[in-house]
Parts: sequence; C-alpha cells; structure tokens
Amino acid sequence: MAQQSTTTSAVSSATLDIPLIDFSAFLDGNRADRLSTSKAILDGFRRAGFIYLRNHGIVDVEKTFKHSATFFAKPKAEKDALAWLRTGQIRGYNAQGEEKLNNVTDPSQVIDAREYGGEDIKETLEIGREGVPGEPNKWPAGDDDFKECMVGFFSQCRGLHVELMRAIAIGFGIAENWFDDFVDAGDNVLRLLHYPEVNSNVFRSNGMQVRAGAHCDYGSITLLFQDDRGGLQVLSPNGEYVHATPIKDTIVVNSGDLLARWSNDMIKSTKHRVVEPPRRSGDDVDMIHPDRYSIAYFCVPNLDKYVDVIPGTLNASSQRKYEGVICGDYMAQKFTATFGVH
Ligand SMILES: O=C(O)CCC(=O)C(=O)O
Ligand SMILES: [Fe+2]
Repeated sequence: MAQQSTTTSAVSSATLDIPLIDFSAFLDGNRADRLSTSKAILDGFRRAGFIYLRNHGIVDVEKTFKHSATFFAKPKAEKDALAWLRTGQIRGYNAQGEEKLNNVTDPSQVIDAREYGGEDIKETLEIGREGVPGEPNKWPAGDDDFKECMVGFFSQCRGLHVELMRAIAIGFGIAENWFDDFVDAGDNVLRLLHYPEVNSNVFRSNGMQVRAGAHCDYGSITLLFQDDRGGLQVLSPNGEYVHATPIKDTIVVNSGDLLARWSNDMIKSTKHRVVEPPRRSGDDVDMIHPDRYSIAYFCVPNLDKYVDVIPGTLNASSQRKYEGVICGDYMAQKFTATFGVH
C-alpha cells in the first residue's frame, strides 16, 4: 500500500520551514509510523524550534476558547481580584497596559500609545497544577463550569506533553519512556491570553509596538492554540520574522530554553512575538483589529527533577555545554531575570 505522507509544510518561506505533522500517525500508528513521525517532530524542533500538529487528540479546544472569552469579558475589578501576586508559582490574572491602548481612535491619544510602546497589549490568566500545597489556583467566583473546563483541558494537554516527549525520545534513539518520570507530575502552566481590539494607528504611530514582545519560552515545550486572527511570528535563522499563520484544527508546538539546554543545543529555542495582524483584502488603512485569543500550555519537567544532558544528544563530535540543573531552580532563575522576583 502506498504510504501516505503525514508531514507537509505549515510555514514555508525562503528562510524558515515549519513542518505540519499528523500526530495520529504517532498515536495510532504502527512502529514504522511512530518512528517516522518522531523523526519529523525532532527534525522540526532542531531546524525551526517550531512544528504544527494536526490530529493531536485534544478535544476541548473550542469550549476552552469560549470560556476564555467569557472570563476576559468580566469587569476589571473581578479579574483584578485574581491578580497574580508574583510571590510564588505562576497563578492568576495578569493585566498589562492594555486599557490605554484599547480603541485609540483620537490622535491625541496616540501619544499615550507611544508612551506605552514597550508594553505588550495583552492580558492573561495563568493556571497551574491543582493541589500544590500553598499554591492554589485563582478561580473566578461562582463559575464552576470554568474551573471544570480548565482542569479538564489542563489534563488533556498534560497527556499530549507526555506523548510528545515520547516522540522526542524515539527521535533521539533512546527508550520511548525515558522522559516519563521527568514529566509525570505535570508541573505545567496553562495560560489564557487575550489581546484586546486595537486600532491600527497604534502600530503605525510606534513602529516598535507589538501585541507580545519577542521572547523564547523557558520550559521544555509549549503547546500553542491560536484563533484565526494571526500575528504570531517566528524568528528565522537569518534574523527575519516570519508569520506563523493560523491553520484550522492545528496547534503550534515550540521547543523552549530548557529543552535546548537539556539536548545540548541540538534542539532550538526560537524567538517569537505577536505583532499587528496581516491585512486582509478590503481592510482599511485605519481599522480596528478585533480581539485575538490564544491559549499557551507551557510544559516543564517536574520541578524537583535534576535535568542533565539527554543521552543520545552527546556524541564523539559534540562537547557537553551545560551542567545539570534542578528544573525548579532553573525556572526560578528565569523568572527572577524577567520579573525581578521569585
Ligand atoms: O499568543 C501567541 O500566539 C503567543 C503567546 C506566547 O508566545 C507566550 O505566551 O509565550
Ligand atoms: Fe511564547
């Protein structure tokens, strides 16, 4: 029987190729399918630091987006009551300079936009693993459906994280379950993101303005669900940002700093950002870009694990680049560098 190709191209520019991989070939396939899918996944992380997946097995995406939109539509005071206090793990609501930039139509207000040029135009809600002593999640009051949906979605994503680490292990030619003990706690973070509607003149008046500034993710891998608005860009090896255009029913998965380190830099952690969405035909120069919603699920090894170089990533020609590190210490260092606090 002719073999059906399970890998095509999601993004193909002169400088960056991001593969689009059918993950059902891994989840339901035979040994050969699992091997070829694993190799395609690892290859994407090595070349681009990004892949797209379809048939990923996460079923509640639409429902979770709906709950996210309902949450962000709540009055500011209700959201502020859930503010992330930045004293421990990441849990809670994070408002940024979005209000001032919302609906800037009057030229005198554009000055405000310029002053806020360094700020992302976004708000987020972070949800961690349930049941961590002293680190409760912050749930909106009186909305049990929201909590149930998010806990369920968290657990679906957690399952995909385990499967993807198995694929990476197979790709590296080590035991399929090599990462299992590293990821079984599920110390991951689910982040709902809302980029409020914004007038195009905000971007025009400040060429540096973005919806989310350029960054690498810190952990092992990130599962990123985006709506159809666009604006996510990925840095190509020769320094150009390339649009990671939304593709229906797919998720974007990128490898982060800790996985790069863990793999002795065989895997890349690639910068990305969210900018003004590309124009659609018929759009006016002066227009309001509608809200954009995305959901990121940041995966990390169990925080208490010692993360040392993955076997199979060192060979005769490559020298060990990094010492081992406790995952929780590494993450805390990253957050201290970013926010000045633990
Ligand atoms: O909203 C997006 O598409 C990207 C978000 C992101 O990169 C992040 O939160 O780390
Ligand atoms: Fe990111």
